[in-house]
Amino acid sequence: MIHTCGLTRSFRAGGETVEAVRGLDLDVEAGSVVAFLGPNGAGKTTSLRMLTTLLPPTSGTAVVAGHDVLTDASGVRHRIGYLGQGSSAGSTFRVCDELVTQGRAYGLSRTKSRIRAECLLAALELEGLAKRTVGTLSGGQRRRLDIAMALVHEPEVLFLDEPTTGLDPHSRAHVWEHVLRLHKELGTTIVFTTHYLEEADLWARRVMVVDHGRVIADGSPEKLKAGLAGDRIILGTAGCADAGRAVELARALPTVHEVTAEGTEVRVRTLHGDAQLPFLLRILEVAGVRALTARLVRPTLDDVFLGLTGRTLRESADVTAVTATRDGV
Ligand SMILES: Nc1ncnc2c1ncn2[C@@H]1O[C@H](COP(=O)(O)OP(=O)(O)OP(=O)(O)O)[C@@H](O)[C@H]1O
Repeated sequence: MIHTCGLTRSFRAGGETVEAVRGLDLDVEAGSVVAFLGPNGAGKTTSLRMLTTLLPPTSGTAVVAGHDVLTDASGVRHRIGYLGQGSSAGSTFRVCDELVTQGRAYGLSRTKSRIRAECLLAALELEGLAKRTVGTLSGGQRRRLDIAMALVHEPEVLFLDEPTTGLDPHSRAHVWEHVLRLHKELGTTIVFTTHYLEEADLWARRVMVVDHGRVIADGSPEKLKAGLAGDRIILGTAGCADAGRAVELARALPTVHEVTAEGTEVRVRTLHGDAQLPFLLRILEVAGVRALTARLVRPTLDDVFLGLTGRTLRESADVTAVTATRDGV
């Protein structure tokens, strides 16, 4: 559905060249949900703007939904929906009129535009707001209207640039619930950017971690976390001698990547932590090492970013983590 090769984009700013995207090679299958995750200035928006034909690449090629972004921008635009960081709806217009106008702009007949508008208002739970002006909507309602506008022409690919930034956790969960239901029902390919680790972790099947214009890791959240971070077992031992002995025993286990100790606390980084924890405790017991507490800590995508860059995404992005969960609480 999306294929890019060596895509780059640089800008001239303040007498200097900023290399915003430094060689994006991408293959996205139809029906995927892909997240670009990275700190401020990593190149996420610039990548999306090139894929949506809003910005010409400096070099490289990109084909989206079978059409080249440079030689057939119109072909691409007819097949994609784009939700930018700002709202595209005019605040003084009525919600239903904005949707119909958007449909008309995409070449739909008046009747088809009205049908699509009604259908999307229902799908995104905006029916009760159809006659309100856009300016009177809440942030979450407005974002859902933006998504409806991006979907009016039934695009094959939906690009969402930070779809939930600035929304409260409840509205975020609500927006995602709708986007993913539409994805499930229509098979729409979704590419989104986010600062929110939890959104990438929960909703994307593939995460591309971006830093300084390059993709530095690419895979499912599970694979990235298992491969690049691993689980952590944190043991509280009865004394420093016990901790020292626990370090030796843990290091001998085949799935363990790293073991460190600080005072009486021992930290073990390992694959399959849930299986390793009882096994490790048995070994310690047999060896007479006294472990008083044991905790299993699952890795986050922030651990992946930290492992790759030495920085945390939370520090880099300076944003509050989203607390949305799969069931929207
Ligand atoms: N029009 C422009 N002129 C000059 N520099 C730009 C322009 N657009 C983007 N940049 C620079 O390119 C780099 C990548 O910006 P981009 O907006 O793609 O990052 P991002 O990952 O989307 O960041 P954010 O998460 O803050 O939206 C940044 O250093 C930015 O300052």
